[in-house]
Amino acid sequence: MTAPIWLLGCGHMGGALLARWLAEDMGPVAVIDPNPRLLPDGVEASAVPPDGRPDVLVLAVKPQVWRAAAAPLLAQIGPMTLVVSVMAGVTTADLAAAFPGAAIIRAMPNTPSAIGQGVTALFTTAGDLAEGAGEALFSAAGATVWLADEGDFDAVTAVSGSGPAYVFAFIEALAAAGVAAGLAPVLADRLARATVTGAAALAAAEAAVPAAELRTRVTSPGGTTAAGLAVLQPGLAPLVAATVSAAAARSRALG
Ligand SMILES: NC(=O)c1ccc[n+]([C@@H]2O[C@H](COP(=O)([O-])OP(=O)(O)OC[C@H]3O[C@@H](n4cnc5c(N)ncnc54)[C@H](O)[C@@H]3O)[C@@H](O)[C@H]2O)c1
Ligand code: PRO
Repeated sequence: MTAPIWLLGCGHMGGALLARWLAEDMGPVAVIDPNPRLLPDGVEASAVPPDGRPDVLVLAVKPQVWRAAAAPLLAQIGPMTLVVSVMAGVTTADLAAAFPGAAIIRAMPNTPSAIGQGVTALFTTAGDLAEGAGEALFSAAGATVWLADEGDFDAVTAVSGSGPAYVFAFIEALAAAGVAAGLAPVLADRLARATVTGAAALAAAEAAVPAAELRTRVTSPGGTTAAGLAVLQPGLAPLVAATVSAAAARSRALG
């Protein structure tokens, strides 16, 4: 008997989601990937699709290769299959054209999903049953947000899909600055990681408090933080705006 969920592409994103589905006993999952990058322990992958038909097909290959990757299993996908894409830029119209009659969900998760701390934006016009299935799949990996407008995906991808990379880049920069200020690299890395994770946890715990207020609570008038922010803040907002704009433009181009 075929597994109810097929995962096409088990790399950084597909592997993160698979880890959560296994942890939440949502399997069995058939993994289709000739060269899986992130296969959880005890799971096997196949280069070719299994026999039969899945209830759910999750597309987690790169947007540039999805049509070729999906070609071998197109005949096995029909109106009873829910097709879920996590691919940047690929629209539900593209997916509906490739999988005629199937229910389609478009989703944009992020890699903290691997530890159940992701956030996934979702969109479907396929109705309540599809929404329920999408909610179950992605709430296993963290928070979910349903979009009313598919057009929001480019900006969502640029903010929360790519966003973890911006935060990791900030950790790298903070640690490098610590080394430049005289700290040993191991100490600077430890301080930078713990500061970002601690600040993020505080922002989550104090969800009702604006981020600007949390910032003010660190900033003594005439103190060290004020001196640092006077350098950081004027450039930060335009830099982040340009960053998100470039990522959103790339999402549109991938589509
Ligand atoms: N990495 C992220 O943070 C992230 C976040 C949200 C969405 N996404 C989306 O997830 C998708 C995958 O991204 P990723 O970062 O996991 O990439 P990845 O390179 O880590 O994984 C892609 C996987 O696809 C496999 N693959 C390639 N050709 C295949 C084929 N013909 N058949 C089956 N599998 C094949 C590769 O072997 C690899 O394991 C992309 O569409 C991306 O837009 C990624
Ligand atoms: N990673 C994918 C990319 O960089 C999509 C969001 C995060 O294209």
